[in-house]
Amino acid sequence: MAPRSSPPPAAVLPHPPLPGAGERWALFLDVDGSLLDFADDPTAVVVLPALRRRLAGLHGALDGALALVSGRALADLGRLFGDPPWTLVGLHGLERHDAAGRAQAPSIEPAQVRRMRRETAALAARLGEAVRWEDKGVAAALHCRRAPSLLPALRREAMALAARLPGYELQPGDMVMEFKPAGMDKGRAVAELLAAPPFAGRRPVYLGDDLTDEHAFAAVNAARGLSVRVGGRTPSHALFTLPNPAAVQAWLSDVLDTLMKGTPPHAANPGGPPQRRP
Ligand SMILES: O=P(O)(O)OC[C@H]1O[C@H](O[C@H]2O[C@H](CO)[C@@H](O)[C@H](O)[C@H]2O)[C@H](O)[C@@H](O)[C@@H]1O
Repeated sequence: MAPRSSPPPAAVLPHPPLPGAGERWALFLDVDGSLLDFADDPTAVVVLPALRRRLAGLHGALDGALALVSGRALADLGRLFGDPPWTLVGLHGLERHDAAGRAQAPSIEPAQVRRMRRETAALAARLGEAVRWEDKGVAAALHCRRAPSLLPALRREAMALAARLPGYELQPGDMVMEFKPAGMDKGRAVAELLAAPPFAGRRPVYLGDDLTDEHAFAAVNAARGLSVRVGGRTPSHALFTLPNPAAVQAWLSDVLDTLMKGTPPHAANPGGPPQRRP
């Protein structure tokens, strides 16, 4: 699904700032292409222990105001990140598991799901074995990273199929066309999270690399937050940029250091539970 408004023309974007003194951030992080480097297969991505430790540190330093906001299914996110205590948003906003353990799932007719699964799997088979069908339960993704030349055909066929599937909409992404239940996007998910603890009253900061993240950039800009595009995709609503996941990790490390400067040494425990700063 395309973002609701057109992004401004391409511009040279600055590096994002670090938190100012006394500034309270709510941090929202996209996963693939932002926190993690791409791999040919969705199951082949690697989450290094250093990244898990850094996220745990940020979760503590931000008093719990950390969320991963992904197109992956929630179960997949839990597997990759080891069932973390922070908020997880899956399927582009349709699935949610918050810090208090509350879960949210999409409601869609089982018959519509069965039809979507059957027809998307058949489309993948028709396009050849280089196209990978990713099973995401009520959603499905057709990937062509192993054969990028198939993208135009995949896009054309996926658009035609989506027009025939009730209850579903198409979410284009990086070498992928996804079918997801209609009516939700990452921008709405972020806006809803910002209305309640631990995110409410904080300045939203969102990092993402793909078309699906544009909804969240627009929502965060409307809330006077920081929108950070990872990579060079244009046009974009983002106001800042970082070149790649390695730069994201370095910047997150600086954010954590900056937040911890106000923390007494006994509370500087990156793997520990959330600690309130004085
Ligand atoms: O919102 P995200 O966290 O960025 O998730 C978007 C999709 O990411 C995954 O696909 C992408 O990463 C794969 C692994 O690197 C890569 O093979 C694929 O080409 C990319 O599109 C994931 O598999 C999807 O389910 C997510 O929706």
